[in-house]
Amino acid sequence: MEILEVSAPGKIILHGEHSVMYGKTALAVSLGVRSTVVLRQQEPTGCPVVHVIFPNIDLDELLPLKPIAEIFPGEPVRVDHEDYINKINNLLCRIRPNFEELKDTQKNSLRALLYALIGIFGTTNLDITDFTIQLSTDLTVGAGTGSSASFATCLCGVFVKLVQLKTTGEILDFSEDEKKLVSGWAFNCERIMHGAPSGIDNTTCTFGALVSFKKGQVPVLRPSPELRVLLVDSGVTRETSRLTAAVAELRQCYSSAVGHIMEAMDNVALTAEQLLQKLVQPESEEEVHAAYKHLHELWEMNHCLLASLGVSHPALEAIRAIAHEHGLACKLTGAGGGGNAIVLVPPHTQKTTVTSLKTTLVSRGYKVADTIVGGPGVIINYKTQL
Ligand SMILES: Nc1ncnc2c1ncn2[C@@H]1O[C@H](COP(=O)(O)OP(=O)(O)OP(=O)(O)O)[C@@H](O)[C@H]1O
Ligand SMILES: C[C@@](O)(CCO)CC(=O)[O-]
Repeated sequence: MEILEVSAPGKIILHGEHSVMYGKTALAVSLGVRSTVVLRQQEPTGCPVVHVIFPNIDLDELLPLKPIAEIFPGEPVRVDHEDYINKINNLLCRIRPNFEELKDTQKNSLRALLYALIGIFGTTNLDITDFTIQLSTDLTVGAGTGSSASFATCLCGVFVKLVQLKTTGEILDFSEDEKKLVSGWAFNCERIMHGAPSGIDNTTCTFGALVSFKKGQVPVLRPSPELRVLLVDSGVTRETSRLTAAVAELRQCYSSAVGHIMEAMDNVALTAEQLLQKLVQPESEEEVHAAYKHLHELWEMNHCLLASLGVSHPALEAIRAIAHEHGLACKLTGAGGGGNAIVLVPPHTQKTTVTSLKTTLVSRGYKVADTIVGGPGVIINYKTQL
């Protein structure tokens, strides 16, 4: 019996959330906080099942594999997303009693699982046997740190490796081509969770480090400087799809004003990209100080531009006020409306300042993670044969 374990990071968007949906540049980095999927092949039975364990969303399900395998294409095919989703929905309604009564979160995660399984494994002509799939994450679900993309990247990654194992008998590290495949399928899964994502989240969770991203273009993968960021969870849950819809509506009403705001965001992202590249191999201490001073200003500017689109939240503003009392820059990250804020901690910041900031935030009920961003994307943690 084989066990495969694959992990993928969450992400934070440094600049360009929302404007990226309209063709502007966005910058994202991978987080040190990751999701992990464990796939255990079980002894084959006459009536094979997949045991789905997604504890973060309270889901523990046994699904029969035969009806799922019946809609496997059996060969590589071009996917018609809507048609595919309809097939998966019909299938889930047939094989999972009261499927429609599950929470949206749970329904979407099951849809994404089948999408990845059918699209990646089901396009080979390999036999499917009993297995358990368990996904856990240290990310807060629905908080702007890419839990959905990290989840989807793990699922797609583990199915790509299952195919490799079954066809070659061995498991190698993810190649660049495999990562492209994983990111492409994870994007499709993201479409289930978000509707019309830009693609920045799945790209960052798959490739890691610093990603400069423009919709419809090949992402530019850059080394990331060692940025220290406090990730502050406002505790306010929200759904990315609702926030992107609200911004789209605002843009329809005020196309010129919103267009200018998006243009300004593009400029902020491009300027920050140059500064971050300088920080990868700085020439002097002065250069580091100057770059952080500018980054501080750009974070503030970017937050206020996002707030003007209506995607801030009183809790995010309260977190920002506390960060400002400590002289540090703070912006929302991801779709906003709650979720996480990010505080930039330059290397010259006094230890006592950071300690005081963290203590104050925690005393007001916010969760704080002190992180260094820019780690690896999707990786195999291990593979064993029992
Ligand atoms: N560990 C997990 N197990 C199962 N499903 C998950 C898990 N993490 C995320 N999901 C799925 O992703 C959805 C969360 O997506 P949402 O976009 O609202 O949050 P996010 O990805 O954290 O935010 P953002 O896209 O702004 O970074 C959940 O509703 C669920 O369907
Ligand atoms: C709000 C948004 O720009 C970022 C979500 O992490 C949506 C997207 O890019 O898909």
